[in-house]
Amino acid sequence: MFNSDPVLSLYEADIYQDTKLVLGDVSFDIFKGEFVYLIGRTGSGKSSLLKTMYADLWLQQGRGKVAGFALEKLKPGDVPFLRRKVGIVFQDFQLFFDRNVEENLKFVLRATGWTDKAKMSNRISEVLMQVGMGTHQKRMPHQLSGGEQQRIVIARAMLNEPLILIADEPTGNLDPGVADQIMGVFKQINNAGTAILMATHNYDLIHKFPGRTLRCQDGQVIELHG
Ligand SMILES: Nc1ncnc2c1ncn2[C@@H]1O[C@H](COP(=O)(O)OP(=O)(O)OP(=O)(O)O)[C@@H](O)[C@H]1O
Repeated sequence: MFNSDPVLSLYEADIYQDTKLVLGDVSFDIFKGEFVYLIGRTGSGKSSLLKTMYADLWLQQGRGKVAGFALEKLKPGDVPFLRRKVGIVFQDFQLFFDRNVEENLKFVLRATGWTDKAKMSNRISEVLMQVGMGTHQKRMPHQLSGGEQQRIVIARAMLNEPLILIADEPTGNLDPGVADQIMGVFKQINNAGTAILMATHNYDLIHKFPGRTLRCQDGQVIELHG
């Protein structure tokens, strides 16, 4: 079915950290299948903006919609359901180090309501294949390189078939060559239809993999052209 509604939109939104206004009057849309970079200096508000999108910060002023959820009307009980439709990837890999890859992924499936063992097993195989880690199910996180761990984190974010992946500096802890490979994984996921919003300081990546770019600057979000 063709659906032209944005998967993520903000309209005249103010982004606060506590009582401090970080970004004011923010409006933009992201549509299905778009790849969007979010850039800006340290402290310019990138993480705060992303946190608002996955309801780690409440939207106090203006309107927002993410994967069909109206941010300004969101109740605490809605947050887990919003997060099922939004995959989140951070700079720090945040796997459980006391369990293997399969158990890490199964934990998320159980926590998001999956019960059928065969379906869980199939889905885990699918997402691991998607990130090129199909043979790594039984590995413990400490047996994986940083890049491999980040691939598992991306697989984990894909488990519930999110409409959009939100990534905050996902290559920040990786060597340049490995960062390129991780970008390749994001691009492949994006080509399959998942929108991506990625905060990054890595301008080399943007040059290598050009995309729509938003910049946090002087308390505003501006669209860069050309
Ligand atoms: N938990 C918090 N409480 C209060 N203020 C915060 C909090 N987190 C961030 N801030 C402030 O909000 C502003 C924006 O920070 P934010 O982390 O969103 O920037 P950023 O662009 O993501 O920076 P970086 O590139 O360093 O990650 C900064 O002035 C920061 O000091």
